[in-house]
Amino acid sequence: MTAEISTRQEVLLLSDREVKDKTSSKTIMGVGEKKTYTLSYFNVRGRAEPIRMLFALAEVDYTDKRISHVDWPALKSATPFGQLPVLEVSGDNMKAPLTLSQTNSILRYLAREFGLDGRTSSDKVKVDMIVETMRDSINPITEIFNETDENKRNEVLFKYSEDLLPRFLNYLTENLSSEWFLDQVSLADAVIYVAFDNISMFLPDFLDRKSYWKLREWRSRFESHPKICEWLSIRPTTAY
Ligand SMILES: N[C@@H](CCC(=O)N[C@@H](CS)C(=O)NCC(=O)O)C(=O)O
Repeated sequence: MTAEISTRQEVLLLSDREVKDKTSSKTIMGVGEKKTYTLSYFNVRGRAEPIRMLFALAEVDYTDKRISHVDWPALKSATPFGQLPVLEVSGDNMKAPLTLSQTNSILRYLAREFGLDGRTSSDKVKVDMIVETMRDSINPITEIFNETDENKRNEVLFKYSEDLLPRFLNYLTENLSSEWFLDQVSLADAVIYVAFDNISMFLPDFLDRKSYWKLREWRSRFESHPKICEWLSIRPTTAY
């Protein structure tokens, strides 16, 4: 399928579509093309959950493939970096199917495809900041999760709750727009929601602090978003 587009800016925004002639006729391939998405991850929320939330927000169908730990060793070498999540994308008009690895790359790709990455350049970089801060905040959580020595575990948890976490939550409190993180729902909201889920797992009362009332309101609003509300009601119940 082809389509005529009018400005250079639009060409740049139309991600992943084959541009035939960027300078003159600006005919692009693949507009309106139906893509097929398969997301592979373990049967937990983990790193895949913000990706699943993007599909929910965009109301785009995908296969939510859940790999068992028993099957994983046989599948590992077929993935780009021996890790999950992996997103496979194919479509009639794509030159070749894509096999994508790295959570944040997948998140950014889908957010761009679905128009959930912010409207302006300033909004896009704010979304990026949230995505990167989330990565930093997941690392200590993973460490806490895997640490068997209780003293070491408490040490990491204490440092996390006294330093990185308050900074992150204060930044959010100061930067939330009236309804969402930006003036429209975006990848940032999905990522923040999953971060709060993780925080609540280890520090169940942390967000109850008086100064975080704005964040609690935001969380309830996000949970009430019709597409998120539906996803939360149908998603498989898993340990984390
Ligand atoms: N930087 C990667 C890390 C991915 C990662 O650590 N995946 C874990 C699951 S959360 C995994 O695949 N573990 C199994 C293995 O390494 O064999 C990303 O963000 O996607």
